[in-house]
Amino acid sequence: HIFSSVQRVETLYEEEGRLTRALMRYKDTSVNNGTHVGDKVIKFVENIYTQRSTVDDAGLWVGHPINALRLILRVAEDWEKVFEEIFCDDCPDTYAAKDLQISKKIALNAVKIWPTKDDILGAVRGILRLWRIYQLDLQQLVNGTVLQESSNPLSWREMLAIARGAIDLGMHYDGITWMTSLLETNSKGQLGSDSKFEEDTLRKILASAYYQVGMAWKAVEVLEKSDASKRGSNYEFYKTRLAALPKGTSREKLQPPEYTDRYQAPYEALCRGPLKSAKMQARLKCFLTNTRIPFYKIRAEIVNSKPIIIIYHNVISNSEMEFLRNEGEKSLTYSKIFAESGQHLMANKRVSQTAWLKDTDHHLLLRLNKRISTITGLDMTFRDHLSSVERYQVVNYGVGGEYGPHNDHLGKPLWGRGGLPEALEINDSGDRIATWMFYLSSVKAGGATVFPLLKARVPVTEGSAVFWYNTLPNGSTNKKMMHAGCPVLLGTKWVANKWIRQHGQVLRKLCGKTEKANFEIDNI
Ligand SMILES: O=C(O)CCC(=O)C(=O)O
Ligand SMILES: [Fe+2]
Repeated sequence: HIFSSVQRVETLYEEEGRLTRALMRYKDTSVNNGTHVGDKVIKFVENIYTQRSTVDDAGLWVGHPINALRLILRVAEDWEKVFEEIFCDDCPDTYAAKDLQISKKIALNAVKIWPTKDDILGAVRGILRLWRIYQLDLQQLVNGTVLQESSNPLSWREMLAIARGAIDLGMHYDGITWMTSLLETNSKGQLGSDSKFEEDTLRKILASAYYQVGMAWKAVEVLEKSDASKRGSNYEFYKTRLAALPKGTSREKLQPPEYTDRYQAPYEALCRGPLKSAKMQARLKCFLTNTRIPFYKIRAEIVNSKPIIIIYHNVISNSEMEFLRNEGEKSLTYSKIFAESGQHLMANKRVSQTAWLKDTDHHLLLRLNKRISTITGLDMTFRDHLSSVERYQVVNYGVGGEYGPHNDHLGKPLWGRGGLPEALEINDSGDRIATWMFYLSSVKAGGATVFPLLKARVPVTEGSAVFWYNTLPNGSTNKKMMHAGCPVLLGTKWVANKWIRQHGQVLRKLCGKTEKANFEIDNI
């Protein structure tokens, strides 16, 4: 799915450019030849052409979540209609039509899977997530503004896609709020004149959503704003249900959904900003750390002292990052997570695409391993069996993409097989003793890596890496290391994970002296 990687959305944007140029040629030659072209097609292509010509950086443009949704909607719905009209059975098989047909094939090849309704819903879910977690102002969003970054205001259709999408996704609170806002904006006449007549339809959708959350009185109230003849067949039904409610039933206001996961609220708060007290913050420090190479020092920043979480700055060059992004892009697929059942699953909790790069396939990766080893003191040898490390996992986040709270450890016994299907080389490598994660891009807003149980927060900084231990020195898992990747608000977030396994660290990291011992960073 395209929505799960902003990089894929950017590809879609570029391919839409190809289609736009082909459709322009089609329009021009058809007009010249006197072949019929529908007014809608002419209006559509001219409109897209003007809209696209105001964009000078495609990456920045798709990094704005409203633009991403706009593009996905346009391709999944509008372009489909254009194709249906031009490639109909008895349409003339002109050269220009064939040219467009070929452009479509090339575009499809580049984006792999054409966006569908699921992509629209995925982008809608992303925008609603951003709206909730970053407490964005609804009116600003409707105006196309996210923080300081503006885009064109939402069209009537785009707002409807969000409101209706929310209801389809079972997010009634969101759906009702957006639909109400849509009706208000509409009645103020802000969304263009051709939309007015649909109001009765909107009210029916809104009423149904209210009814579904048990607010029959609101359903009735909403429909009563329509003319009696346009209230639809459900109106009477809602009225009978309302009459059947026991007297004195309290008519509460619509409530936002409650969190089912107890870590969700602290996670979201930490995504919005730092939570450590000034006193705790003052104990953290920034310094130059030694490495295993004399005189090679790295700028390090402690974000949590016990257990240790540390940021290393400028540990990967631009060309190395570019290599990881490009090489990763070639094989990005929808991210999975390990489920309790021991299977890999796709999940709303992790909206991104990932690619695995094998260290021994590229010298550059081995060079990075050396660097990480030099800094952490851990063994980073990649082997075909009993490897000390996993392959590099390159990740690109989607529209409003996040990775909800989780732990990286696998709960595997030391040097033994767990129940999970894994790559051959790490089958017997034990648990993920530590995580090293490179930030391969900057984002304009959002996307921090946060540790809700420690109130630690790592902002996305291109060229930096974050490092922590997932286990205690005695080998047991450290649940406090629960962490998450916050939703990306503006921009494209790329990271590369390097999971370091227990095997291979025997001589480097001895067991703790006490049960309670924490790992410490060497050389501090
Ligand atoms: O992207 C992030 O900030 C965190 C990613 C992460 O925790 C993971 O991929 O395991
Ligand atoms: Fe993680």
